[in-house]
Amino acid sequence: MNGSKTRPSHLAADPPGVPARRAALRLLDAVLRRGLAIEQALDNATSGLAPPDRGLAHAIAAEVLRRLADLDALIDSATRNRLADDAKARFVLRIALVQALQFGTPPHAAISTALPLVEGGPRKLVHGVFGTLMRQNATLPEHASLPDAAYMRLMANWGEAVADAAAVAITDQPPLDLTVRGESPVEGESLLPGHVRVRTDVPVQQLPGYAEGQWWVQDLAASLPARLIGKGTGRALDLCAAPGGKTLQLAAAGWDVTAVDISDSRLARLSENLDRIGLTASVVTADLMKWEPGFAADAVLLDAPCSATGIFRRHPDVLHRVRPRVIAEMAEMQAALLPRAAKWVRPGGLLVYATCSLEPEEGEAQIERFLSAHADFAIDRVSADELPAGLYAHERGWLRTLPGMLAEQGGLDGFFMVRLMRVAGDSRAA
Ligand SMILES: C[S@@+](CC[C@H](N)C(=O)[O-])C[C@H]1O[C@@H](n2cnc3c(N)ncnc32)[C@H](O)[C@@H]1O
Repeated sequence: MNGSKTRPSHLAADPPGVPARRAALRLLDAVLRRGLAIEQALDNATSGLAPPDRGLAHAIAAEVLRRLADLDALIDSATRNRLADDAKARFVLRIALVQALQFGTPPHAAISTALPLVEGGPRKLVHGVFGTLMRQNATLPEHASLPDAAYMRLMANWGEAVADAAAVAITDQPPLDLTVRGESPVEGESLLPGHVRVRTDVPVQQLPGYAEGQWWVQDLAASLPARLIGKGTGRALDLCAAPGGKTLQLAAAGWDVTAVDISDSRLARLSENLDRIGLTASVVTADLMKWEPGFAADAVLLDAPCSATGIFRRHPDVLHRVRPRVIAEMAEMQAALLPRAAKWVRPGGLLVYATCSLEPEEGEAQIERFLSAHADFAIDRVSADELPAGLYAHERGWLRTLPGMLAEQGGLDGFFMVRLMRVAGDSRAA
């Protein structure tokens, strides 16, 4: 890249190391003050940065979000007058402290690359608080503390043990799960056929078999909904399909897949993934609230848009920005999408509904309401032999994965999934 041509003016005056921290500050501002997801803010916040600096900015912001409550407790312990939650000085201290305490960055480098971000603000105060904490050999607790609202919601829905397990789970980077076609070229622990769990810092593109398309990255829990559909040669609809982990599974299982999503950019990634793995599917950009398939499918997978609170280990921003209003909006969207997906299933066909959410409003409650209005659908129970050892279906026949499950093997994302069968009636597909 020609740096001088593309370098945005706001980076021009920054000494080396500062632009990545400035980008981290913008990411944190986007999540904590504007309620955006890190992924949504990433391109804007890191524009003009080389990939390593972009990666560093992302890593700093994500680690601050994992450790926010604990970093703030340290900052508060060293300030006479409490800094406002949204004070620039607090943001800058979080950025400097997380590097010194979590990344092993030498303290002088952590503070000298962060101080320019204070700009017209209280540089002396930031420098003083940081210095005090370093002299005290401040450390973060072994396990992260979750934001209060997230902890309370987990407690109310699933109990204290699950809420505490979530705090443990967010402390460390989760392992890398691969869904593998054939023999795995990567060594690791396999918790199900076609699954390998790897603990590595090597970028995924450099792991053996990536270029050859022998596997793709997919959390173990995220791989279960398509497994519930299993192998088949008929027509499958993958609804809300992008970036396509489940499309790949369905295509690899033999289905003639139509993958539909509203997002062009996410579908571009889906098509790249199909190409890399050497699989095919019909790819459709459409709003499922308007689109009609024109055929009755043998199997439909609806991986509905959701609050994504179940993937907090890799996306810690969800714990800070998902509020009851977001959950209610998502639940409303799911309640509109589910009956549409259902009418595209042929009699005797399967419908799998899944969300990567820990909120019962987006899982159990959706299905109870759907079943009370759709007598032609019944739950087809998930059986133990479809699941990794140690996971069990709920007595109602669906699967709920939660923090703390399979903890000794490295855990898994929080998901809700259910397999329904259309037992009677006509498909009203156009
Ligand atoms: C949970 S993600 C899907 C993940 C995907 N199934 C996978 O395994 O890679 C939800 C998807 O729903 C899509 N979406 C949201 N609203 C939609 C709508 N009205 N019509 C079609 N797709 C929609 C989003 O673009 C997003 O890609």
